[in-house]
Amino acid sequence: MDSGAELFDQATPHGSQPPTVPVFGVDPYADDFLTDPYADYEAFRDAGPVIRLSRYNAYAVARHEQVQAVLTQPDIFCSSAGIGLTNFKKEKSWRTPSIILEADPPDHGPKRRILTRILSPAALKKLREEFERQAAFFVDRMIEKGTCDGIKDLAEAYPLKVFADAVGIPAEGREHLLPYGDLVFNAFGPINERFEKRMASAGATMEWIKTICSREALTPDGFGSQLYAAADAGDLTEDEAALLVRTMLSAGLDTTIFTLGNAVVALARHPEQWALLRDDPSLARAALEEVMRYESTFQSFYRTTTQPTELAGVRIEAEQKIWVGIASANRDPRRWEDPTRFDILRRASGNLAFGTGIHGCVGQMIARMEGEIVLRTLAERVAELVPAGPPTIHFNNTVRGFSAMPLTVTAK
Ligand SMILES: O=C(O)c1ccc(-n2ccnc2)cc1
Repeated sequence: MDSGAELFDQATPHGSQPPTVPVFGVDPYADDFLTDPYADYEAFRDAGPVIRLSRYNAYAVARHEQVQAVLTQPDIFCSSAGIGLTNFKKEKSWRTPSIILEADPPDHGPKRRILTRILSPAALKKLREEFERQAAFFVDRMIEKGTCDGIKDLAEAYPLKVFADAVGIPAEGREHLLPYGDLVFNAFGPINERFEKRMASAGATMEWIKTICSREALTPDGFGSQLYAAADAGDLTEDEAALLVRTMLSAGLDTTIFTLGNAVVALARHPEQWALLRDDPSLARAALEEVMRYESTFQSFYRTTTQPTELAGVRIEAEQKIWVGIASANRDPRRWEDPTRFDILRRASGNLAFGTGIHGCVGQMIARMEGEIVLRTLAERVAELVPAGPPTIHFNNTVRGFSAMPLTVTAK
């Protein structure tokens, strides 16, 4: 297939044979690209280990091997210049930069350790029973309705209840959380019209977020209060505690919501896979892992080179933005057998849906717990999960998922 790639000669001072970097003029943020990005990702991978996206003046890695290489060399491919296209060293960020996601060593480590402690296996064990009770509530309600929406009635509703409760957010005002998450994830791409449109109507949302991250707004026993306890212990300043509450609200909702939605859509569209899970609910964890490989919610983001470097024989100058294709890597045939097949029996662990290296998702255990509980509860209580219409894609620069999935659900 004509990949549309011309070749981008790199001037090499010593006259050695310059490896040519294939150039793509495609817009990976256009609606038609996002509707089905996988053929384009394949063209990116097949063109070479490093390519160039000329529309955004960025290099790009789309193969599993190079994505892994970039994410595991934070000293060369850094995060403190922002993980979107905005280079924080040259332009102001739309919000105060994250002190964990948009930070590099040595600042990054101590903050990460505080979140790791708060999100520990012991802490999650205490939440499991409530998370299971809520999953049963939402699934039973879907069964009562018979015809329902897998996104509104489950994928969105569940994390907005259990995770917002776990952080200690009051019940009122939670309608701001999805619009805020949409801004956050759009900003991990270009500051384009999609971002600007959402930003134009986000005044009240920005105000609510600022208020809700303050000490007095949070319930006494949630993750948020534990962050302020870390401030009282001198491990964080008051402002850093507020920023880490913001981190939890930025990171912990859209991601799990879209992943649950992708799971419901994939299972409804692959009835033989649904039947395997329904007949053996203990497959829930493996099924979730395969959903994250097959339809990675977090599709792509950026790193910025801190120095001239070479990647797979391609020289890259300093201060260059590198597009990191997580979802593409998770369908790379160089790493996965028959990658376009949704197969919940495959070994999907080792996929890059949660990233890898020092910035690997610090919330991946609670995300997996939410996903496994919801899929197991569906498998235990639902006999048939049948599409009652097409899903509606939600367009965002970074996360890919659905805003609606009409379903007919019958009880086991
Ligand atoms: O610190 C923040 O604001 C922040 C941190 C992490 C994420 N994230 C993205 C995907 N998984 C997590 C988003 C926002």
